[in-house]
Amino acid sequence: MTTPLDHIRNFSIVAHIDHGKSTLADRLIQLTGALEERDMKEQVLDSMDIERERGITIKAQTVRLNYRAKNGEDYVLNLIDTPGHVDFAYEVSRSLAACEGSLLVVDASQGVEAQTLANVYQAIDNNHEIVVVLNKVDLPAAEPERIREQVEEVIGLDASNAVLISAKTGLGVPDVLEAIVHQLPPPREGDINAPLKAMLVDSWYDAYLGVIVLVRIIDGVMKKGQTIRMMGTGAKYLVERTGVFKPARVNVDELGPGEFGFFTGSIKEVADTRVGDTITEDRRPTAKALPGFKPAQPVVFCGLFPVDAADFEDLRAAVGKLRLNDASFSFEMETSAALGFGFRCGFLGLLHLEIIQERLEREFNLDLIATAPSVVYRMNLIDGTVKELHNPADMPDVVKIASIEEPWIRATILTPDDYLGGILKLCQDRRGIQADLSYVGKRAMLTYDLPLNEVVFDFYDRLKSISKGYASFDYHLTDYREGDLVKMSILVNDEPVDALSMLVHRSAAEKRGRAMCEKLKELIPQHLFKIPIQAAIGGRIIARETVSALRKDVTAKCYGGDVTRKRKLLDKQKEGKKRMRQFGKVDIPQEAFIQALKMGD
Ligand SMILES: Nc1nc2c(ncn2[C@@H]2O[C@H](COP(=O)(O)OP(=O)(O)OP(=O)(O)O)[C@@H](O)[C@H]2O)c(=O)[nH]1
Repeated sequence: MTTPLDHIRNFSIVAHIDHGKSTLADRLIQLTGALEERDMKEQVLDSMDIERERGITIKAQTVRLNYRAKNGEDYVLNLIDTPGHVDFAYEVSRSLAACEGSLLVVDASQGVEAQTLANVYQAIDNNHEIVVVLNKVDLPAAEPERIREQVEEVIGLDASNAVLISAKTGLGVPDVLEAIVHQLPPPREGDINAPLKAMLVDSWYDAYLGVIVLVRIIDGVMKKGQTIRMMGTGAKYLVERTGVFKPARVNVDELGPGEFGFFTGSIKEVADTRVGDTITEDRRPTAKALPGFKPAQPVVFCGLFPVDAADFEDLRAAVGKLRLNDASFSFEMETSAALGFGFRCGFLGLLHLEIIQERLEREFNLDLIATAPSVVYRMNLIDGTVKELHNPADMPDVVKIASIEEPWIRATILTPDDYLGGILKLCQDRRGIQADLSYVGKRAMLTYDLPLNEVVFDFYDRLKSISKGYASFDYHLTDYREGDLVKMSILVNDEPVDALSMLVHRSAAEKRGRAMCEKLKELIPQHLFKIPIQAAIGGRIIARETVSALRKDVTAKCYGGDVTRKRKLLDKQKEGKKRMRQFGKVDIPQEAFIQALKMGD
């Protein structure tokens, strides 16, 4: 039996990172009895290990909660969890498009932050009703009244009904459930007798069930045995199972209008299911498809190569498997003179890159080398053609290039006043153009236009360290602008290491070249010979360092008969070697590739 529309509430929780979204979600799950106390692990929604360890939410999840309200009526509340990090803004937007309301969680000791703004504006764009939740009122530093005013002033939301809670202690959380029922609207449309019309919200690969597709039903019913059609791709599948997450997977007979749930069928790959597509019944299709979403565009690319060339096939299988689960991750084969066979991979941002690399290494047991991350440049060639450059190694001959354009972003940074000077300098050093500076209470709100190229490496780390972690940051891509960019090559022992070459602004080339050479000098171990490290633009050397020669060998101290000790040392050395890559005669450790790019200012 399906639930009547007016007893359904579909909502997401939007918040700045660490303001307590996952903790609140856990509480809501616990209060509605969806989980036994003993099953309640902290942050049940963050299911991947890496999410749990890093304390961030990557993939959007949903949970169905059954709630008996104070008025005695039974409601179905579908909580759609959204990721908080900027790299995953796309996942946020598609989750929001599938529901009618949001809880805006704001830390009552911190107030509005950059991602609070970015996320709540997205919710407003999606016509959401919004319940303001002021969290962490248990903290001595909490100032709910002040933050309530701030929410009204800065965001322009009515916060007079704001719910004051501590997600940690549970204080006030029951009021959140009542607010969901009374302040958020039920699904706006939905006709159970109309032809099936459902939105494909998400899909992922499950080792037992194959591809699981998360849907929001608009009209009609979805049930086992139906042949459904994806209106965008035209693909047809037989529905084998329908169900919901509570948060454990539970099968149900059918899904009706306004409901969230999943289905499985004989779908081979996540790529066959396009997020935002409209699903209908093949026999009795709906007349009009839903508007759909723009697919996520990778903005950062880098090469991933196995440390051991023999692992290439394993890497191929692993990236293929990951892609099954994450359609925003793209890859194509690449060969590098220095690194051999690997893949050029596209990511939504740096965090996404790190997470994928970590998953490949951890879940698939691979040793990888990641090359310098690069944004997508546009090359306007003299013959009038335009070429997109994902890899600095593929840069056309400079004489053929009329101009180069690079992507720019609009960044919003909120920071306590004390750190404003340092942050202005950072933005200025990164070729930023200030668009606005205003105040949110005692904090400065900076709006800057910046080249993405200057942000991908370590901007976020730098911002955090300058502001002791207090500044918050959010950005979106705006446009492409022409820039005076040059290709900088790095030579180790007189051989160019293509994996370390990058495009830089001419004005920053020398400084960056010097910093990279210095960093590499620290990272490349001594060898039996001297190793020059150079940075060059075209044929011109702009920086140089030298790793001096090593004299002793590791076993020199083990004279005499202690064979086991000798072997141990040699094994250890071999182990170390495994994580290195040979360039000509030089071993470069894996971490050098990323470390060399993270330099201080
Ligand atoms: N004192 C106090 N701490 C809280 C409260 N709610 C959450 N926290 C803590 O704040 C930190 C962040 O909470 P999370 O729930 O992980 O934050 P989040 O917004 O879900 O973060 P992401 O999922 O990474 O976006 C955790 O250490 C929580 O224990 C609260 O009401 N009071």
